[in-house]
Amino acid sequence: MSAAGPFTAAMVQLRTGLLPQPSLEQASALIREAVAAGADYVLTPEVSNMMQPNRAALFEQLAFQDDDLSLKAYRTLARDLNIHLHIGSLALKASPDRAANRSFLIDPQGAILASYDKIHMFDIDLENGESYRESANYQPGETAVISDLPWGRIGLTICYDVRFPALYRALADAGASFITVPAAFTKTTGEAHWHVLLRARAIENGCFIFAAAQGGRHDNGRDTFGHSLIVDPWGVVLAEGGTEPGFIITEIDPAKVTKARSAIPSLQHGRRFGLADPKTNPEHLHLVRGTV
Ligand SMILES: O=C(O)CNC(=O)[C@H](CS)NC(=O)CCC(=O)C(=O)O
Repeated sequence: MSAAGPFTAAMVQLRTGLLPQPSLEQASALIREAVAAGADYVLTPEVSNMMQPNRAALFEQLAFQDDDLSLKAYRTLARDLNIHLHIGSLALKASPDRAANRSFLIDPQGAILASYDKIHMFDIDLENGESYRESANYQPGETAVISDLPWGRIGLTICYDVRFPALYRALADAGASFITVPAAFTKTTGEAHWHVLLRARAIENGCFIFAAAQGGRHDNGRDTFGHSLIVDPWGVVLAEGGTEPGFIITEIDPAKVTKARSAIPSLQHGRRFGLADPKTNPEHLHLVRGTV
């Protein structure tokens, strides 16, 4: 897709609680504020609807995609505000005993342009005793997803995915100018790795990185890192949040993608080493085209 733009992107930062309804109210108010400030495209964090570690309580609240009230409300909101609204992810029911961590890109008519299920599950044990088993409740996705915005192609990822650079290279090779990383990074790993990982994905692929974050002490007792970021294709941080709920906003010039990739053609040079070309591995890249 040829470069177009510029446009204005906003990252909404949240401190999501245990229940969907208050989360929806908090997020909707911030989305409206971001649009009042000029946003054409708004991204919210991972699990914008609830952060509930207790399995029984989680499944009590989970809905299937077709019945989910948050998704319905966000589709209406996108239409009311006439924006591209990207809900970083919602916890949804995928089957009677499994959840999905699913991202939704919604167009200004309220239609779902693309959805993506988080591929990499955060099953880790930190030295300080923090331990996470995302795969205990969630089933991982199996396909990478891209879609087309009026301003260029976008690739969808979620949180822990950021540690798997091959996914980002596949999305960039498939033409993504923007890659989204909605997150609920832990405070511990965020302090150590967040900026470096996001800037590296932007630099090595010559693309914008949009990262809307959860931040602060949540009702579930967890501390998330915050620091929502917008990084340009040269690795420059254009906007950064703190730890409080709010939003960051900046103008995005898609021409910067071409400039960065002309200066340092690492996408072209990478092919010399036989990196997987997604066009020859269609099973790994599900191409979702928008209506624009
Ligand atoms: O479980 C929930 O309530 C919401 N989901 C999350 O918080 C997810 C899975 S536990 N968090 C991450 O992927 C953090 C990754 C991270 O922090 C890193 O890669 O260092």
